[in-house]
Amino acid sequence: MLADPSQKYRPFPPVNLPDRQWPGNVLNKVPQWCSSDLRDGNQALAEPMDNERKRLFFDLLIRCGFKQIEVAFPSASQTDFDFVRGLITEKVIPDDVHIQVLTPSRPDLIERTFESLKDIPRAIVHLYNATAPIFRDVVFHQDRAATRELAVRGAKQIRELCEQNPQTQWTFEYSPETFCFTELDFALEICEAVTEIWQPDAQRPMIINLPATVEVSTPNIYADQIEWFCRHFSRRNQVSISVHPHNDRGTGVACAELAMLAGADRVEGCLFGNGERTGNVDLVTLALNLYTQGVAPGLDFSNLQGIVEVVEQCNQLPVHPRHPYAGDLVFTAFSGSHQDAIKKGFAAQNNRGDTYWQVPYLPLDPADVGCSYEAVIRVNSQSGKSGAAWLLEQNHGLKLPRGLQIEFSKAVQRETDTTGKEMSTSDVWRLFRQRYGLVDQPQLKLLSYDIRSDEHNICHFSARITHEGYEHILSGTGNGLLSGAVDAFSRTFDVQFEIGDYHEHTLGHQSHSRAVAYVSCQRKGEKHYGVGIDSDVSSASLQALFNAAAQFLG
Ligand SMILES: CC(=O)SCCNC(=O)CCNC(=O)[C@H](O)C(C)(C)COP(=O)(O)OP(=O)(O)OC[C@H]1O[C@@H](n2cnc3c(N)ncnc32)[C@H](O)[C@@H]1OP(=O)(O)O
Ligand SMILES: CC(C)C(=O)C(=O)O
Repeated sequence: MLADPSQKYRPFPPVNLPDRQWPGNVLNKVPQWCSSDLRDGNQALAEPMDNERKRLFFDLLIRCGFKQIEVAFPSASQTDFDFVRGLITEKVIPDDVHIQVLTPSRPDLIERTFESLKDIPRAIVHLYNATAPIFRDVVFHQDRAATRELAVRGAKQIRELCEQNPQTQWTFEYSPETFCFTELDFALEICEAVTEIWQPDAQRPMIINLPATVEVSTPNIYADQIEWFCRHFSRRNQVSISVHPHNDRGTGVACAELAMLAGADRVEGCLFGNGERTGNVDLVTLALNLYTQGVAPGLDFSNLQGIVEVVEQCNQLPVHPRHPYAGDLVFTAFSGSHQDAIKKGFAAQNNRGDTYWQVPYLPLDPADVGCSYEAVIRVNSQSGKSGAAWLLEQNHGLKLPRGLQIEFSKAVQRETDTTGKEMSTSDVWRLFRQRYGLVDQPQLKLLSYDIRSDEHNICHFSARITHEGYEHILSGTGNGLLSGAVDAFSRTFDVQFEIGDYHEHTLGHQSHSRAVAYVSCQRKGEKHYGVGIDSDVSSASLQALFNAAAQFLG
């Protein structure tokens, strides 16, 4: 890299719009969405989609609720041409859906485009030509007048062809390609000239699409350009203003959002941001960003993982694990303090009793896009006490007391530090069962017990247990079940200890469900936990006690 890049790269000049309005506006309106997956997305693929993949994608877009779909550049290839023909002849375009096709301003290519659209009930014909100085100079060798003339010629030809096919309800779209680095006055001039040809009204809808063909400035400048254009365009109320951001600076979504604030009515983009170079603006992110502000986006992403699978299959490109909303890892916390906040957040959410979603670190309820809560927390060496506790609660219904959470997290930490790997839910469950005695043959297994009170209210406890393969009868006294059991254990094994914590709860809501008990035992600075699960809460408590106390026996 250069020590002084200013000798090679120039900053983009700001727009002179001191009374700009967009910063004070609020995003509360849904734009018209147009998917360009089958055109701009498709032209960016190493292997463009064949008819079958295109149809799969088209059906997906319909299911998601898109009403405008740019399906092809019909004059580019036989595949694209045939795809459009297939949609029309097989009558698979729903009545409320407009398909859109792109054409350059070349007479032969416009002719071919119209051939592809024969007999279609309604369609958007999208004409483009690049307008920026570098394109005029280097690519087209044209001055402003010739560039305008190229657009006007194309618009005239399209108007004539539309008039020759009055059975179709036509919408005309014009894009001054490279708008974002075209002089604003020239972009305005060329759009006015093209609009003059088309003469839009309610019966002859028109879209002016102002693309950020290559993203070259900060999103506020794009917003200024859009607001400037909307304020200066003479027929603002007769056209839809559309934006088509790319993502070269990584701010395609921000560009689209600020452009909507600045007056755009419509957005063209692709699912998960596929498209030329760094991609087109991601329509899924845009729609779900609106959704998380309480605005129904008019697109249905309830089964987002299913959508990802189809898009990956069609594009033959992966969706990144950290892709907003859709990536495999975007609802997952590995780190301890995040897990702690999320676990507390879910508990508070369940108790709050209102409908509003407020869970730390999760801007969207994963369930709204069809994801389970399973992956919300995953455990590795960066995790804290809440991580493993969450997994045990979610998967096994255990609500560990705080002391046990802390104790168990140290065991988890030792294991993850040793392996350097993530612990799966089943790894965590295995470690927990081994450590706290939830195994078929714990060191000390309760077989049966008996408890009676005498006339002095003293409890006489006895139990049959196995220890190291031998059966023993334990007996002792106390003022309750557990103190009797502690006494019996101490007499049999000659170990003195006290009970620290005791907690129990049922596992599940039905009366026949099992109970879980958590007991800690301590002596001389040594403390151990045991856990017991049984349909009888007293048996669960006794087994938990024996599982804890057995650890004093080594
Ligand atoms: C930003 C965008 O996404 S724009 C859409 C881009 N998409 C595509 O290009 C995909 C489909 N394109 C194609 O298959 C081919 O480019 C075709 C079939 C359209 C044309 O192919 P070719 O005839 O071989 O032309 P080629 O693409 O090499 O060159 C473009 C020519 O058209 C001219 N041209 C480029 N854009 C336009 C336009 N919008 N209107 C009129 N002419 C144009 C160029 O100046 C160049 O002219 P020149 O050969 O006289 O210098
Ligand atoms: C044709 C236009 C809209 C385009 O794809 C772009 O500018 O990126």
